[in-house]
Amino acid sequence: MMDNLSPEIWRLQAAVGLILAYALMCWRMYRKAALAGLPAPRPQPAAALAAVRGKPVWIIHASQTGQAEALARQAARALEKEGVEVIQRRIDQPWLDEVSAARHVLFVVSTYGEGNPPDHAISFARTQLAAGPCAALRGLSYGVLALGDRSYPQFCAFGRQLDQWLQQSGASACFPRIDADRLDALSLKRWQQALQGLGVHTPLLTPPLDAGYTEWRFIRRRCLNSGSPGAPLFKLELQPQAGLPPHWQAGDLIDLTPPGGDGRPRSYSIANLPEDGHLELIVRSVRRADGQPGLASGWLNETAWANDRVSLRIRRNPGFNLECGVDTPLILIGAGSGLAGLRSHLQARARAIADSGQPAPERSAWLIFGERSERHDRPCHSELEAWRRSRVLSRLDLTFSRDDPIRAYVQHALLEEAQAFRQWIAAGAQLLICGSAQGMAQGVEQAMREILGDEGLEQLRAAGRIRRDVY
Ligand SMILES: Cc1cc2nc3c(=O)[nH]c(=O)nc-3n(C[C@H](O)[C@H](O)[C@H](O)COP(=O)(O)O)c2cc1C
Repeated sequence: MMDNLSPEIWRLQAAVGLILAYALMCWRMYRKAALAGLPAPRPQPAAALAAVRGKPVWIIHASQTGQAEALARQAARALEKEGVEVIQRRIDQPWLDEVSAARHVLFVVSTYGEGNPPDHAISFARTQLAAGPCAALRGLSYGVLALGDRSYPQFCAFGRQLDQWLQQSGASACFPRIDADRLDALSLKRWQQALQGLGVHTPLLTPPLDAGYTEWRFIRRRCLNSGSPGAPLFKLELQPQAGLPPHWQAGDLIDLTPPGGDGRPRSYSIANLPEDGHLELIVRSVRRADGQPGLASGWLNETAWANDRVSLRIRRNPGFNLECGVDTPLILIGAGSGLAGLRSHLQARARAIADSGQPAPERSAWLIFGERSERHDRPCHSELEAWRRSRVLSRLDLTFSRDDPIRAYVQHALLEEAQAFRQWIAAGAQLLICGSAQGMAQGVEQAMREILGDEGLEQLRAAGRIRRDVY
């Protein structure tokens, strides 16, 4: 019978059979997905699908305390869920040479210090942004989510600078830059809408913030510098209202909303480790221009009574955490309340040495710490001396800025000890810097540049060997 069919009818039958077989295969795939509880694949025009597959979306972040990084990661997961290929990079990792193949490039960047980029992005800003327009970016489609805080004069400065550079380089924005003020809800909604425009259909449910606020209570305070010519410095103790303290690691921060305030949280470096069973802060009293005590420091250092409640949350601070073991020497530099962030690292080092069962290495930790007067400003003096005796601290250099005849800051001690500093760096030391951004951190940066040279300093920074918590 088949032999009697004309060749045209035979071809037609074969084609219909093929179409039916393809339809059956598609139906089976659809059923399999439905039975597995997966959403059925949305029909996509073949050309669009090929474009999406062939051209990934790039997401590049610059983050000091992890919020921009968390938002970038969240956006990447959301796009990947929709089948979009995503490439994620930190802004200081190589990306400029490859990015021309991107469909869109999204930047999530924060601003730190006084309108500066996050620490790991400083070299990028110095080399790339400062060099002017970049030909590799011409014709690129990009979007910027800038994180910042309007209470700083240079609101979202790094995000703005980056946006301008991208425009000058001939890239075009696929949505207007979003400037988020302390992750305000409206900006996050606009970010969500921008991602929808790129194909994200499911809402970004969980805000990528660290643990939410919980109730704590004030336990006690102790003045660390009675008689000082400077403002009082207090060590404070807080405990969760219920249960044990949550986990945190050396270098982390808290956000604290003082009772009766404007609802704006203030950040402080945590001065100890959770194994203590409570949380400690080292806080300097600040006075506003009208002579009134600062809201948060006033409450902590003057007003709070034992058992008063306060709402706080613990915040990761990747720019000031460490991953290294006891074999890596630490150089810790700070002044005043900056002792808080350094102390948590010294506690961690002391514990790590005790756990190793070995004596402290020859170069364990070197603390260079500055205060005002030797007589009155010796915060945590006996603890530091005990660490020196047990060799957790291999070196302790204290400088005092109000004592005659030698009035010195930490940067002066650093320059004086330039030779030893070079040796420690050559031995692989990791640097930790905590305290005021303007006075202390700038001076230290300049001294390090003098000792190591521009290139040496940039190399250290690029290797992630300079961690800072400066304010
Ligand atoms: C010490 C310090 C300095 C800051 N300086 C600025 C600033 O100059 N301009 C600004 O808009 N935001 C500033 N911020 C706010 C941060 O940009 C904002 O908290 C952001 O959400 C942090 O994102 P990240 O965790 O990704 O670094 C500063 C925050 C801190 C803790």
